[in-house]
Amino acid sequence: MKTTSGTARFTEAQGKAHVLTQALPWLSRFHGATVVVKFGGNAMIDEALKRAFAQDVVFLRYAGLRPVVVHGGGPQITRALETSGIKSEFAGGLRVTTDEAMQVVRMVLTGQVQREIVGLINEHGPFAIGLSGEDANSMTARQRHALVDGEPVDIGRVGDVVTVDPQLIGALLDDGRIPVVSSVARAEDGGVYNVNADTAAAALAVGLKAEKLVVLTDVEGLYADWPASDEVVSQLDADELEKLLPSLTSGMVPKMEACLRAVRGGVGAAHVLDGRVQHSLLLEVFTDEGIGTMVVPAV
Ligand SMILES: Nc1ncnc2c1ncn2[C@@H]1O[C@H](COP(=O)(O)OP(=O)(O)O)[C@@H](O)[C@H]1O
Ligand SMILES: CC(=O)N[C@@H](CCC(=O)OP(=O)(O)O)C(=O)O
Repeated sequence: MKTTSGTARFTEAQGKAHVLTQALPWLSRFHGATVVVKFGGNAMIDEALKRAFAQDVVFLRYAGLRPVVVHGGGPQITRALETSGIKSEFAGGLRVTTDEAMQVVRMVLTGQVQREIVGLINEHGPFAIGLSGEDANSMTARQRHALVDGEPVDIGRVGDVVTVDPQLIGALLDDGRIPVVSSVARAEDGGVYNVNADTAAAALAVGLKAEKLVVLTDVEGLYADWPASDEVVSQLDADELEKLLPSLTSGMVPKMEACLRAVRGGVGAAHVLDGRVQHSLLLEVFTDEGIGTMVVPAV
């Protein structure tokens, strides 16, 4: 026989009820809304976090939202390139991608990272379907240069998304599925391009008319004075972000450019959250406490 205090159980149950009722306005507000969630390679640091991420995405789906996952895999690509003895470097936050490196990028993103996320989500039911921009030409890209000290630099097979065809992903969402998209895009010349996953997520969020873009990474948000201080910018609008962009460095450049592109393209808000915190996605969508950095359209 097990016994507990009735009062203690009641208090604990009331706490849970409070959390659920706090979610009610957000459940109502986001019912039927498309939310693009970018899961960064640096946020995929351990099994528990990956499983918690999969749970959160499935939770969103059961709560009536239409989640689309766009995943990264930068550290995983770097490791695979090292194993293959292929030199790997970044310029302006983007990977310099030779034709040889492109084959590795595509294999790691679509063949490894995407498969793993699909598997974790599908432990909860037949939801996830993996694809890349190549599938049904969902994303086409054109070569882009990196900006280094204000000068454009040729970084090989790196693309920027020029068109998004929302038909395939829209049909999957209508069918109750969770698309898991790798950031490889169809090139207009028939080949493929390596697209930064933040860029791909923003382009898809705009193309799918998403309500929100949520970017999960390995920092708490945008630090105001990185690396000198860990004070996080909690909210800024598109005009403020545009002014700040030239001062940003490394991985934050494509990430904040993506947030700007999303809100300028009609997405209601873009968030950068700490993916190392379990369930940060649920906290952002369903609680009153804003976490991380939120970018909103200019007033
Ligand atoms: N102002 C800043 N605020 C926060 N992080 C910054 C800033 N500037 C540069 N960074 C770097 O950007 C990294 C996140 O980008 P990235 O490594 O590309 O992550 P992901 O794999 O999630 O896309 C952080 O770990 C940090 O090292
Ligand atoms: C052009 C470019 O830089 N592409 C990225 C694509 C993966 C990515 O963006 O992964 P994260 O989100 O984990 O950084 C790369 O090759 O690393």
